[in-house]
Amino acid sequence: MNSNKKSPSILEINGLTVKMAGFTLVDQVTFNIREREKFIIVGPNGAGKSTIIKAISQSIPYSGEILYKGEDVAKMQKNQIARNIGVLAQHHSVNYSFTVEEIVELGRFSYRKDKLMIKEEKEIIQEALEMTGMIEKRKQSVLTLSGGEIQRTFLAQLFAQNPNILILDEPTNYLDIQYQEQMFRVIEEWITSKNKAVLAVVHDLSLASYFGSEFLLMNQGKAVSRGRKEEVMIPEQLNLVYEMNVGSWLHYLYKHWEKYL
Ligand SMILES: Nc1ncnc2c1ncn2[C@@H]1O[C@H](COP(=O)(O)OP(=O)(O)OP(=O)(O)O)[C@@H](O)[C@H]1O
Repeated sequence: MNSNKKSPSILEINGLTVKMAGFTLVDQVTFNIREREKFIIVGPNGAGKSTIIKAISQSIPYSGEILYKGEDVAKMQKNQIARNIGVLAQHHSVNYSFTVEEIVELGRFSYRKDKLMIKEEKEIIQEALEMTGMIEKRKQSVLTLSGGEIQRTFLAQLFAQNPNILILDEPTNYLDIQYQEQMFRVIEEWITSKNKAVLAVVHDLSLASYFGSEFLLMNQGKAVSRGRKEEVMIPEQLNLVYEMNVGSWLHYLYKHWEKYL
């Protein structure tokens, strides 16, 4: 099912199940993400997408296996997890008057005892701020940022953290169209140049199919289909899950632009 069978596996999820308050939020979900893959999870509200991310980041109890390069994530040290798996949450709590730069510096926390890394610290933070277009706002308090700027600040923190797999829950939340395009381009360059991978939950089906290399379609806690664009991002699969004619709605939305292309 994976395009790149020779690439080593980065993240392997086997039979992931999450139960809470008597409900099964995620039911026996299995998938595998390899180096350089852009693995996208799509599905309607409440399908269990964010719950999968919460389980990967070890913030909720689960059963089944989550393996990072063959190692059980549940048994890894927090520092080790932070250096390898970086998570961009759907919402960010910004209650303290940190500057943008200070928030980005927190991404380096797991490297604080590593002298070699400390030497390069400033360059890494500078690069992360540049990649996300936040360099000019580096001294500004996060309490004064717009929604999109907050999103870009936390994305910069993730780049500074430099994990091997980026886990992004709705990364284009709050981003204007220019930054949506730029963000996917930056992530694409970053994963291909460094043999990394990304797992992203994306609601916009056009953005998802443009960006993704592998897909997982979720509904009511279950994996409905998994595979390449031609297998998952097709009307036969999507219409059933979203209970509407997805293709004709998207075509209707974009029709306005046809005359300008
Ligand atoms: N602690 C809980 N107790 C009971 N139900 C919960 C709990 N936490 C989450 N849920 C339910 O689990 C389901 C899956 O939630 P989840 O946030 O994973 O959905 P999602 O696919 O990310 O949705 P969205 O697209 O709206 O972000 C939802 O119906 C939610 O109401």
